[in-house]
Amino acid sequence: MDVKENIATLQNSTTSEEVVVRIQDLYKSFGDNHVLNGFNMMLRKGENLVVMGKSGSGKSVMIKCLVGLMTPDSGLVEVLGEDIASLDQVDLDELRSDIGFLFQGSALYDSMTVRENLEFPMRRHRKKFEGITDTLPLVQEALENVGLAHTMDLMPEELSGGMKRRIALARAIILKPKLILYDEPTSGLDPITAKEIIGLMRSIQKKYGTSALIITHDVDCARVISERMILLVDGINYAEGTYEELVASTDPKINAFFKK
Ligand SMILES: Nc1ncnc2c1ncn2[C@@H]1O[C@H](COP(=O)(O)OP(=O)(O)OP(=O)(O)O)[C@@H](O)[C@H]1O
Repeated sequence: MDVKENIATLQNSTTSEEVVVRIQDLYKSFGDNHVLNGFNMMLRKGENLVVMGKSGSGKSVMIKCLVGLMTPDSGLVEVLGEDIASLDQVDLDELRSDIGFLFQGSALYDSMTVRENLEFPMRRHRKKFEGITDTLPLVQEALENVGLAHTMDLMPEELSGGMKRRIALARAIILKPKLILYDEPTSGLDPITAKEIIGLMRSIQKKYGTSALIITHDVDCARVISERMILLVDGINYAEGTYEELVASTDPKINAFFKK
């Protein structure tokens, strides 16, 4: 089945309540640089979907369009049932309170303790926490999920790279998001620590039933974490399938992703 048929089948067999993200015919250019040329994607409830693409292929542009940080030239972007193009800033902020982010390189605030780092998104999205005066139990729960409850009063500089990534993961889940966006969750980590992070991503998904969109270059991460992968090539979803399906392909553009 080719990509277009695959997506059509998926869209026809998926009810709107099951759809967490729907991207249809997304186009984005910067001058002559045509980055997205009709990209399509669908993420369903409880699913882990990986998008792989070489550097500069448009993965970040796609994510920015998805969270309303960038306006596409054309195309539909629907997140948690909302058409992003129709939302004002207040609605966008509210929608973002249901989305957790794990940025490349953790992105903790160096001048804040671990606890303050975790409280930051709670302060930003006060409305979601209306009535909650004591943040401690939530911070503790999030840290326990990543096995780092004892680090609450430490500063980021006192943590290893792997610990920072785990704290960033705790921060991503503190809002109890419906969707988590992972940008290169294992980059810069040694294989053992990367495996730990992948294990935590899986256990969080199991515990909270969150859906995840994962952008990665790490084929091992993609293979372990995702049920389905999309290869972003030439601005489109060039290929889509399970790891096993894609790795068995004879198409050179697909093969390029899996060469060691
Ligand atoms: N604001 C912008 N203005 C102009 N060009 C941009 C802008 N943002 C992205 N681009 C261009 O869009 C293309 C895709 O960039 P993007 O950051 O999405 O790549 P990527 O797939 O995320 O790469 P990487 O894996 O290296 O992070 C690049 O050619 C980049 O220069």
